[in-house]
Amino acid sequence: MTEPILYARNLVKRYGKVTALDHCDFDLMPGEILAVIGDNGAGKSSLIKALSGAVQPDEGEITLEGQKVQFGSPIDARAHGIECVYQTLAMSPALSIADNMFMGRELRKPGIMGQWFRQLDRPRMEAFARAKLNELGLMTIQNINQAVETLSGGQRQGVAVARAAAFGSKVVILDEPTAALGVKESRKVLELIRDVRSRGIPIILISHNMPHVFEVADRIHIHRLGRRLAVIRPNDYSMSDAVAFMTGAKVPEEVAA
Ligand SMILES: Nc1ncnc2c1ncn2[C@@H]1O[C@H](COP(=O)(O)OP(=O)(O)OP(=O)(O)O)[C@@H](O)[C@H]1O
Repeated sequence: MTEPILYARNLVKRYGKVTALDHCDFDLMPGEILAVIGDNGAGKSSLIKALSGAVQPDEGEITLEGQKVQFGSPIDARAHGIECVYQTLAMSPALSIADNMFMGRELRKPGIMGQWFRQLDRPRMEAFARAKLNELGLMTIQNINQAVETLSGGQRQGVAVARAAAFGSKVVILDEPTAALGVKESRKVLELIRDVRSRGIPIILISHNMPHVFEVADRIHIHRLGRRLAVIRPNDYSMSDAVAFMTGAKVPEEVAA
């Protein structure tokens, strides 16, 4: 049996009297696109934050590739290979694509200029950024020195995903990547998601967009009232079934049994 790459059991997160995660389980298998769906306030963000180090759960355990982990911060989770691309992208609009790709991990010039004078190795950063965007078929972006604010929404999302895929990530988490995008741009981002999977990197996709979820997900984690209700395969159920499960109007057979 294949082991999950990212695994959590019994996660609990309380905010005062609100229990955002109520003994929640989670499994991400190698190389899969796992969608996470759930009603507003179901606790999806809390789950993703716990898995990516943005909040520390009060109870429960998380393992990455079979090793128990406790992330103190998103930087810590990132150092372990978990990259999270948030809906509100953590990008600096005025900086170039290359600068944005390297934010926080800039390459310095070799020797004394880099080590002591902190000078950036721009040619190396630009070549790397170009190569990564190229790999992901994002070379409609002409100029790597273009400011991110001049890119379209889809292109920005592309840069963020390329950044996540470029740094040896083990897991990429995408929070509502198509929410702010038009039809054409969403299409590109969905292609990109498949592309990242084809590189063997598993993806967690949080989305309210059922057609997008059903189009790309291998499995769908349905989150309800702070915990995992069920995991379904898109071929086994319709979109309206999924929505009914999410809202509690219906119960999946495997849960009812
Ligand atoms: N920082 C916080 N302080 C207090 N309560 C919080 C905090 N973060 C989340 N909650 C509460 O925890 C519950 C779960 O919220 P969460 O954001 O995880 O849900 P969600 O499924 O992501 O919702 P949405 O789809 O609306 O973004 C909600 O009742 C929310 O009000």
